[in-house]
Amino acid sequence: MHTATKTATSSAVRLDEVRKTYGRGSAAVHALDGVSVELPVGSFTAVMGPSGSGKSTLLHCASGLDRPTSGRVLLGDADLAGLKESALTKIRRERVGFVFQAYNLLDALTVEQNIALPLRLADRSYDRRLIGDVVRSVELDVPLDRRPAALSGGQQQRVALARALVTRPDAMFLDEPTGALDTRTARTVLGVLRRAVDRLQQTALMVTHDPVAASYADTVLFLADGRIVDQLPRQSAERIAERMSHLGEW
Ligand SMILES: Nc1ncnc2c1ncn2[C@@H]1O[C@H](COP(=O)(O)OP(=O)(O)OP(=O)(O)O)[C@@H](O)[C@H]1O
Repeated sequence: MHTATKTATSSAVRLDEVRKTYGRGSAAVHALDGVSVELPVGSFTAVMGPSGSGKSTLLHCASGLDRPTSGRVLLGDADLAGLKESALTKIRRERVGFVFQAYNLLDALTVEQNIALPLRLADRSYDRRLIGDVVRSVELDVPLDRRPAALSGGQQQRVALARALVTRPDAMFLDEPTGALDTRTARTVLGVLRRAVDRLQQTALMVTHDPVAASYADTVLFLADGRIVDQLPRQSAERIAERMSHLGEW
């Protein structure tokens, strides 16, 4: 079982010189071109960059959804490079939480069953108190026996957040989590995410195009052509947008 207490000094995720190349020879695309980054436990990091800069590839390599061509990825104490597919699947299931733009909830299951799904897949026992805790942490106030389709977009994304947090993962990976929401709902969900990350001391890595979303993060990484070209500590949406608009000039 992985409910390890998290120490303030260790890193939850670490990438050393990660490269990911698609194709070969003159057709080769260097989606990641030597990325090194460390996410401290309890930190919230946003990744921004132009289309094709490698944001999704970074998220996929850091979370074990994909393997780098070279370099090292450490998730907690696990070195993902050396793992067989079955071990990697187990780690993704038990030690990583995912949230995508499309909420990816199962409508055949109730809200409670959706949230508990990662625990059931990991054969972990749980009680309603655990589910109640995570539901409160995402400030979700709906009957838990509802089907997801009966909920608003913002509520569905809170269910997805709860599902990602329920195992208390080493790291949570979010790909455009507010991309399908209107501006007001997006801000509410980002506030919920920020508070949940703080309360639970979770580590989160979020890919986004939206400077407002990135303004909720402790650190904003800027990618261009597969490299981290800059990073900023927590920043207003205006300053982040400004940096984005000058990305090619660095
Ligand atoms: N499976 C693949 N096969 C070949 N090339 C790929 C593959 N996946 C990504 N790429 C290429 O790698 C580069 C980085 O892609 P990636 O999807 O990581 O960028 P991104 O910053 O997430 O883009 P977007 O903001 O448009 O989602 C792009 O040039 C893309 O075309």
